Amino acid sequence: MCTGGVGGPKRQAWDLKGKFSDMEGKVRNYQTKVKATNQENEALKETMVQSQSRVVEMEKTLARQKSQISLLLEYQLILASMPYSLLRYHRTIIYSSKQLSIKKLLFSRNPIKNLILINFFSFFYEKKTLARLQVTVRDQEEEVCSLKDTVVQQKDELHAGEMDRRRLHNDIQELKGNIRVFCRVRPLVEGGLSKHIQLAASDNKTITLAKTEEVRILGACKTADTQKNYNFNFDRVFGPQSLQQEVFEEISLLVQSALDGYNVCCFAYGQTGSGKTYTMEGDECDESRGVIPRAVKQIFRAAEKLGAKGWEFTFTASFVEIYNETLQDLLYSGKARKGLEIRKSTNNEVTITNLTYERVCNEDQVLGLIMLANRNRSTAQTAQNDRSSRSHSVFQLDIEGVNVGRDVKCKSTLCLVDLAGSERMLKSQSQGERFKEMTAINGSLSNLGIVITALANKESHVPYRNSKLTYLLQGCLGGNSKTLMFVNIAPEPDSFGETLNSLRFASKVNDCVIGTANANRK
Ligand SMILES: Nc1ncnc2c1ncn2[C@@H]1O[C@H](COP(=O)(O)OP(=O)(O)OP(=O)(O)O)[C@@H](O)[C@H]1O
Repeated sequence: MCTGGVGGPKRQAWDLKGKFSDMEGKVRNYQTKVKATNQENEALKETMVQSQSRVVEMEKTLARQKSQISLLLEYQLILASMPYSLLRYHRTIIYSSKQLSIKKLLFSRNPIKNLILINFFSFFYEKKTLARLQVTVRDQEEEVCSLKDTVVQQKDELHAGEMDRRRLHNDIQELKGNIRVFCRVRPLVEGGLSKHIQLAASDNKTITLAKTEEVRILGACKTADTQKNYNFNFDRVFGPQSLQQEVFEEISLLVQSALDGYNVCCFAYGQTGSGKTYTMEGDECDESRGVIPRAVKQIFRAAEKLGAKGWEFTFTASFVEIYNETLQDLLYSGKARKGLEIRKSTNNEVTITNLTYERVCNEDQVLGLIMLANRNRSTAQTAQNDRSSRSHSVFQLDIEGVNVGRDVKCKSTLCLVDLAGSERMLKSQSQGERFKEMTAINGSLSNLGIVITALANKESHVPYRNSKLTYLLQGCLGGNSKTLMFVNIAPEPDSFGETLNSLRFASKVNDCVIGTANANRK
């Protein structure tokens, strides 16, 4: 029998039923195949979806890894660029965190024991820090000690230098002489130069007074002019053009001696109107200030500088007027003070009872006192016409210095005196009060000359007590002091006689050599 199925015998043309059945078989076959293919297809689709999601995931992982790698690379770069110390610091942090974890672990196991352990660690650490600090402190203490030694050494050197300076300064002063005389010629009121006063152009130590006299020529009825010269030499002669500053420069070294423990006395001698007050006090205007304000300024400035070398000074000022052999306190503004007496203590210190002794700390205070003294002096002057010309004014600054560190003390007095006019009045012209004044002035001024001469001749008795002036100046004249005299001269021709007298007096003083001064130092 013939079948039309697959692989079966070929059907007969008429066998339609067989053929149909074969066809149905074939369709079923195909359907089964399609079904299997579809199933396979579905499985493949699922596999593809799974693969795709795996691809996505893998891509994500890759991206993550890529970013991690780039992060690592960056980190590596940073690490490489980090300085070594930072790296060490980093390691320390790691080490510390490790230590911390160990401590935490220990602590979690036995809190009390480990608390002790932690304390021990911090104690150990602090002990180490302390030891380090102690070493630093010791080093610094050693450094401070050596610096202190240097300071002490430098202070010693400074003190030795200061003592050397004082000694040399004194040597210079001694070479110049303990009594020096400066001559100062006042300018003419109308200006120009006086013919009878000649100053040597070559040096500034000589002054010549020239007198022209008419003499009758013997045997003839003629007269002729002859010139008589009087020559004088002094330590320094200041002409009419000399400035206050120039004059002070010459005596500033002497003023310095007062701070070094030497008594210093500076007085101006000359006839009325010759420039004594101008030289000693000067005018208000700065460049016209005289010796007293300049000396005061110098003293306070120098004292301040010596302060850096361990010296401390105390200053006491007084201002006295001697008129008709009576003392007046110029720092007292009330009615004339009574009971002013000169006293000499056992240690040869001269003081005045009832006198105002004013403690002063600076230049301005002293200048204030000088102004007060001038006011008080002019009040007295109005009462007695032109009294200031006929009285001596004595400004004294007592100086006491102490250098505690060196156990050295010094004591001295700076004495600045504007003397009364030295002119001699004709006895016939002076009567009553004037005669009394004249006698007092002449007496005290001539006694000043006598005292200086007695000191120069080293006489056993020096008549200090013969006048109030010399009694008061006793401490500042003589062996233990340095003295400077200004002889002021008026240039007018009619003052010739007085000028000659003044120069003769000054010349006598200039010839005196007073013994070596010793500093009042303990
Ligand atoms: N070197 C000088 N340069 C300029 N003027 C001067 C100089 N010396 C003195 N005089 C002036 O001369 C005048 C008299 O001087 P001063 O009063 O100082 O004299 P004196 O000697 O002190 O007089 P007295 O004895 O009356 O006090 C004053 O007007 C003063 O200013």
